[in-house]
Amino acid sequence: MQAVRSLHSISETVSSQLPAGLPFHGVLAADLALDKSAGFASWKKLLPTRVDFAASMPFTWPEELQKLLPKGAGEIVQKQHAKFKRQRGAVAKAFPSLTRDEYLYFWLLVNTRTFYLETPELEAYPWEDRLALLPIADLFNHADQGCHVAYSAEEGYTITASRRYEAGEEVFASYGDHSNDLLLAEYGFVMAENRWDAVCLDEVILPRLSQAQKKKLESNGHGGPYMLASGSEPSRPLVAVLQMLASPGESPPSAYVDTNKVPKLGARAETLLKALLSEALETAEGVMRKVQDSQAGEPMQRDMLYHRWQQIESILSRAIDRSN
Ligand SMILES: C[S@@+](CC[C@H](N)C(=O)[O-])C[C@H]1O[C@@H](n2cnc3c(N)ncnc32)[C@H](O)[C@@H]1O
Repeated sequence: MQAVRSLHSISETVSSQLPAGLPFHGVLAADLALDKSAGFASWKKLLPTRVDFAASMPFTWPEELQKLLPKGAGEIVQKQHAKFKRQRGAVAKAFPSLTRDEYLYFWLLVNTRTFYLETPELEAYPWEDRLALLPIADLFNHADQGCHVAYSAEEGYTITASRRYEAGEEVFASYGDHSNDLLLAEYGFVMAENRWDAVCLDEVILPRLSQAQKKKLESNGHGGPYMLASGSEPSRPLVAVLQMLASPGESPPSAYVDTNKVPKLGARAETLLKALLSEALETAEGVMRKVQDSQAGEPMQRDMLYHRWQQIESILSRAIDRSN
């Protein structure tokens, strides 16, 4: 299978009118938006509609709902807005007749459907410019353990199954080891079961840290974000920050010393973790009430947002139960 749209194959008539240095995401979206060829028209029939994106992609939700996203998802969406604004500005100057909504549709297509392309020529470019669109291959939905997608110059893309599939069973690809916050912000869905799901505890941890403590944690590679993985023990950065907060006089926390295994939390840090989890749970429940009371956007958007908070509530509650 060969990539059909990449930096190698982009239309000269489009790219030559755009400023050098415009990220490829923006160029590819313009190329697609301006493509009126019959070949592309038949591919377009398989693509999601603008209405699909409006329902699912937080980027298109009203600001009031975006502000109620969990931190991990909200930060991604904010970055998307900044990126889109810059790229759309450059494209609008070159192609003033292309409306914002039209361009946005293709920009979101690129966001949700591209693969990485690793040709030797593209190695000189940053990762975000090594994108390719592959019709048909882009029909794979994601699973936390799905087929592995790889590229080589000799064979093009290969998609390798990690297990046996029965006839009629859906074959999934893995888009990466992504949490549901990332899947929601970048792809517009969350999974019911996701081994990579995690909750960010920054909002309850960062306000407790002094500047000096933040610096010290950063210099030891434990600067956060402080993620609590669904169903597993606290990660090394989380252990380090909890030990520092629980025993500020103790230096250095044991999480810094033995780098071979994640150290035990210790009694004081355990107690602190429990208090922080309860605080995070209270915050989550407060946001859920706000989502329920909100009239902003479409019911489907609010349902999706509420559902994501329910998952966070459940991860936090399970962690509290484990710590009891
Ligand atoms: C590369 S496309 C996959 C094909 C897509 N389902 C289609 O029919 O065009 C990525 C999009 O598919 C959807 N998707 C992928 N995996 C999913 C999953 N496990 N559950 C729900 N939607 C999924 C999301 O809308 C995502 O933005």
